Amino acid sequence: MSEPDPMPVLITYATSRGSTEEVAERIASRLHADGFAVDCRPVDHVYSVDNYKAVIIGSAIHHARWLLDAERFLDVECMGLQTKPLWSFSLGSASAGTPGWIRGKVAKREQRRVERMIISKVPKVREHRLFAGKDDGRAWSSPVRGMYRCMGGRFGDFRDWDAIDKWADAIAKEMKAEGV
Ligand SMILES: Cc1cc2nc3c(=O)[nH]c(=O)nc-3n(C[C@H](O)[C@H](O)[C@H](O)COP(=O)(O)O)c2cc1C
Repeated sequence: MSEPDPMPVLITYATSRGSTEEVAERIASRLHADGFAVDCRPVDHVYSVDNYKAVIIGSAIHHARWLLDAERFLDVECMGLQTKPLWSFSLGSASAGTPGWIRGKVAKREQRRVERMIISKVPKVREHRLFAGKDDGRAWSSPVRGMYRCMGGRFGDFRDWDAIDKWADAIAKEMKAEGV
């Protein structure tokens, strides 16, 4: 008789333009290569966290907040999430694309705000990591783009895949050490 599948790790995400999904998939493939069963899907395709042994959730940041679907997921699943190892991440371009003279301040404020929101819903979350995202500027009108550039702002793909891989590897190491 074959062994039952081990409980997978859930990697779930909210995205509007796909870059957070690509990061979630990268984390999932990294964990899979490390021997974990994984399930990677958008937050609105997760029916319950009960069948997962650990959860990693990520969201794009829009207007200094997580996307609504991701916040709603934390609200709905907060009881289940309290009983599992939970890591969280955000993708935002402020930390890389915002004009240099305000970049650090804006990114720090945004990170604190998102962390406060997550902790208020799931106090036992282990970590929140802010990664630089991807913003090609297409969501903004041409005058807004021009003004942003004049102020020193940049558009582009700022994702640091090395940092993302390292974070996934650290989570895998932590889970192995704890026998998750
Ligand atoms: C309408 C809009 C608002 C945004 N607001 C922010 C923001 O407040 N802070 C930030 O760091 N990035 C912001 N961004 C950048 C995105 O969060 C970032 O590019 C992210 O990688 C997008 O993820 P997605 O491709 O999964 O939707 C915004 C992007 C858009 C299109």
